[in-house]
Amino acid sequence: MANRRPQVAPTAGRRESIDPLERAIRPPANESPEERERRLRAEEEARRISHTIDRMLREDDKERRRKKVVKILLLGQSESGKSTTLKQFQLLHTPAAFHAERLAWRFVIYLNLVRSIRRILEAIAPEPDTNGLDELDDIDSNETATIVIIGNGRFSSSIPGYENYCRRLAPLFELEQRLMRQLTDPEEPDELEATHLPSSSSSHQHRHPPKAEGYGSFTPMHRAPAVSMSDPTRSPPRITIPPGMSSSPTSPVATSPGAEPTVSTRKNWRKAFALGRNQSPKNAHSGELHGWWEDPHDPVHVLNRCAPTMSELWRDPRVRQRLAEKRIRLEESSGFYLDEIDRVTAKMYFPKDEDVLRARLKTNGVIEHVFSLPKNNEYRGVEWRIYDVGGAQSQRHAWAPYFEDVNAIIFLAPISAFDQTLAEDPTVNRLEDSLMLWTSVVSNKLLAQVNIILFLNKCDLLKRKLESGVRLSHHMISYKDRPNDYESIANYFRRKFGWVHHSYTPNKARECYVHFTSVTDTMRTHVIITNVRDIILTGNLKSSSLM
Ligand SMILES: Nc1nc2c(ncn2[C@@H]2O[C@H](COP(=O)(O)OP(=O)(O)OP(=O)(O)O)[C@@H](O)[C@H]2O)c(=O)[nH]1
Ligand SMILES: [Mg+2]
Repeated sequence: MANRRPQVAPTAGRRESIDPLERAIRPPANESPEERERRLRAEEEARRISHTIDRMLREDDKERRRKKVVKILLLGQSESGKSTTLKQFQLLHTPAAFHAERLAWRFVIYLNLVRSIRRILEAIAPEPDTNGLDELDDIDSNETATIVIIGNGRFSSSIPGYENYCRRLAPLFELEQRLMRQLTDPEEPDELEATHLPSSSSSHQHRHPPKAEGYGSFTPMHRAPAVSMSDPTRSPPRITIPPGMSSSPTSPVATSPGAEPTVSTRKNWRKAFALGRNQSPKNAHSGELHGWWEDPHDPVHVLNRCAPTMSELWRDPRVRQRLAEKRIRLEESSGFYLDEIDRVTAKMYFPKDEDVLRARLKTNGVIEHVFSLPKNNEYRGVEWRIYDVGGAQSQRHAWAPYFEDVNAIIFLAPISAFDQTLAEDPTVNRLEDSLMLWTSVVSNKLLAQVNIILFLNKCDLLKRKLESGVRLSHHMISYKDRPNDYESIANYFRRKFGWVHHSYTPNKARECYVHFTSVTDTMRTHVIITNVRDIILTGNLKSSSLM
């Protein structure tokens, strides 16, 4: 075999015994005392810097090894407040990213407002004369944005000026179609796309759930064990389902098939809205875009022109009366902006944090949000992954794969919804559905070691609903003649959900942490989130030696 070692050329004369580097850094032979002192000082400084770098590298290495992941899953029915809770996590931990997205939410807010106007027009539409029903079969109920005026006196109890309102507000529904088209990616299957603002670099979306061998599909909620307050063997409490509030099939404003528009978004839906297409200059101080109001195609112009009619409609006492008669409470859905029409439709409208928290965009699929705590926090080094799932019935099959390795579940139950039905199934009472879901989650053996935190949510709406005279016992017979005040009812729900956990949990040692929440309330929710974070870290993580 050939010898591959490099051949060293023999040096002429004396053999060099010092290696070249040593020779290069050797002090000069004729060094003066001052030069020597300078050199020694420089060497000392170099040594100090080298030690500092070594120490930093060692700490960095330790930090990387210490880095652990905490996974939190947000569960609950559709509109329970999961995405709003996720927004609060973002606002608390990555406020810069949250603020950077505010402008894109403007379009969702516009859609929400237009949707509320549509619901009002549906509600005040003349009721059909049953004799004319046959002729109405021609109306395409899938048409989402066309206003179909059907006159000829076939309707009764019309609100005066109804047709006039429809005509003046018609541009809004063209705008609605346009915004929906921009939000929807025609190449993406609707069910797989998350209808949520894609977040900053710290977050990303999962189109496909992670594989979780052996998990199978999540227990169908309606086959959950029976629920009862006092006796586990008894059947679930009877909850009367109020008549559906869906609009009349003969409504002059033709509606989409669902109770709310299902809007799918592109991966980067800010791009879909082409912010900056109009070459809007950036603000020199904040770096934020401004000047969109100078773009004649910006949706704000249509809204701005329709604003006086929208306000007139919303303030019309006959309209309010009709909404009350039909038990339509727009504040429970996207009605929040109706009280703020002038502000929201102003040409230079810039959404506030609160506006973004109120913006409703249904989640399809699962959203993952990742963040770390700041360096000065005692729990730094832990990476947090929060998963926000779609809560509609058709979305729940996607939950189970995320049960693997989850450290905590935050379950949201909107307790104000005791008199409402599911948008996707008007035969199912929302509270009953929440209880069924809760039972399925707490009884799940795969989740036996997982921390469970219950948010009894929408307490602000519950208070308002009770103050307006709605009685729980009319919708939940088991409540009987107990007091109808907020304290009594909130505590009743706490006991009920608590009892379900106590009765069905496979892990009797597990504590269930319950919070009364209104997750649109930033200050209170941030206190609760911090508290939840500590519970997860001190309880769960200690036991799994993550700390
Ligand atoms: N007033 C009030 N509104 C709330 C509260 N929690 C959520 N909302 C509003 O209810 C609507 C629905 O909330 P989301 O967070 O989108 O509901 P979700 O659970 O993510 O629903 P899906 O994505 O369909 O599963 C939004 O407009 C929220 O602003 C609350 O505590 N009080
Ligand atoms: Mg959501």
